Amino acid sequence: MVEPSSSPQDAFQAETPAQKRALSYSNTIHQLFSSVMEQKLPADRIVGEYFRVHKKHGSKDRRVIRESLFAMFRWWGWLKQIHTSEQQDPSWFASLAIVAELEDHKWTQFSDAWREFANQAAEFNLTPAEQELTSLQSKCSWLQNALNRPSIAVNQLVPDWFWQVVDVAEDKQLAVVEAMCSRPPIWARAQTLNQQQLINSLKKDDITAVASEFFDDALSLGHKSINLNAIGAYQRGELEIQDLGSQVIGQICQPQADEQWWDTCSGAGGKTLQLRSKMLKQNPNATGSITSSDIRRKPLEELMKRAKRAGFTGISLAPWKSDALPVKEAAFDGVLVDAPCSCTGTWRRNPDMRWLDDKNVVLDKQELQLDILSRSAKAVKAQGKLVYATCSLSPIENEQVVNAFLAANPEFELQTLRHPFTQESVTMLTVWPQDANTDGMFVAKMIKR
Ligand SMILES: C[S@@+](CC[C@H](N)C(=O)[O-])C[C@H]1O[C@@H](n2cnc3c(N)ncnc32)[C@H](O)[C@@H]1O
Repeated sequence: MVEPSSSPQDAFQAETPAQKRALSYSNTIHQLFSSVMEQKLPADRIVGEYFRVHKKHGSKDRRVIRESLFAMFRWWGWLKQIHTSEQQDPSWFASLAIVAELEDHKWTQFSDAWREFANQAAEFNLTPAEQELTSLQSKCSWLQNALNRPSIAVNQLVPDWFWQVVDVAEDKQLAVVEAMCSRPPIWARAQTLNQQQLINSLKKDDITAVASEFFDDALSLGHKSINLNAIGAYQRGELEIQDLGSQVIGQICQPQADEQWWDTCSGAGGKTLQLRSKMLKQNPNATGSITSSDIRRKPLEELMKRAKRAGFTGISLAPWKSDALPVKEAAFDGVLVDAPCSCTGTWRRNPDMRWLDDKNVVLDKQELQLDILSRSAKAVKAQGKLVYATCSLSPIENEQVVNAFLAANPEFELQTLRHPFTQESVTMLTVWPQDANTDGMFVAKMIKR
């Protein structure tokens, strides 16, 4: 447990041990929240560093701190209307009590204490919800009443500029926000085993995995955080963590066992490994291969470690060192461009990013995306495939980039795709988080005539 700072102790009379701990947690959460907002660094990173230094926190402390902090960001669009100071004042305690209610946190002795501290100020008179708040609408109504603020509305939970850069009909906005305000499960991909073998293997480590209804190599590991390094299946490369939305990309690529693929923005290789796994599952002696590139060297090293863990050969590196193509022209059956983007599709897992970024995060990458796609396209053979993907939900980074590319490169033609979750026929496929409880993604597949 962290030491409480003197300021909240002085201001609020903590009498019981639970109240004292609640103050101490509040202090830590406030410190972390302020660091994220001031330094504009991802909450995951700030929390990770904090726990590395402050080893005295037990697993329960970590859970209360981490989940309350992330919940603060998830509901910040509402909370920022009441907590306008930078102090641990009653409105901060009210915010802590509110998120515990909205997310049905089970540490009621602490949330009760936060509510009592908040209610020391005349403006608050918070009471627990009378029934469980299951839908986003019920959460919104409860808060409107609890704070006596009828102006609180669902679409405030994402920044205003979000609606300017995504194209969501008004009647679908609720579903988008509802998904954004809940956590998706941890999705894994069966890499060297089949789905059932992996489920059995995980059972030995007391992990209950559930097969995805959509892909025969995908499974959900639920919502509890997992120490991957302690799991045998992970150590042996039998599984990789990969969001189900992200897995759509490899499904759309559909690499054949004898094909040559180039993953132009491979990062640490989430998609490279998926593509290679698909080839090897078709044929353990697959003659095809994957070349992986990135402008950053470190992730490529990580990719090779992951490939080694899985026992995969047939993957080689070709780092981008300049604008020149790091591979041969017209040499690949398939080229995947998983382009750098705003990552708005991953806001469910990183709720802080919606308050740290601004509209420019979506606007300022279009030129780079088109440039990478255009340069990468030179490596596609005749009749070869070119797949463009992002984890953005904005047409500015998605459809507009693909359309600009097609206008300048008429030898490429869009393919019709079946949306794996909704079964719609589309040429530009957006995975919305609410479709199948995933992150958001975009993918389009072109063929070179
Ligand atoms: C969306 S991430 C890739 C994620 C990765 N494909 C995966 O599945 O794990 C985009 C990657 O593009 C890389 N990148 C950024 N600018 C680039 C450029 N100009 N050329 C090539 N790669 C670039 C980034 O370093 C980052 O690793």
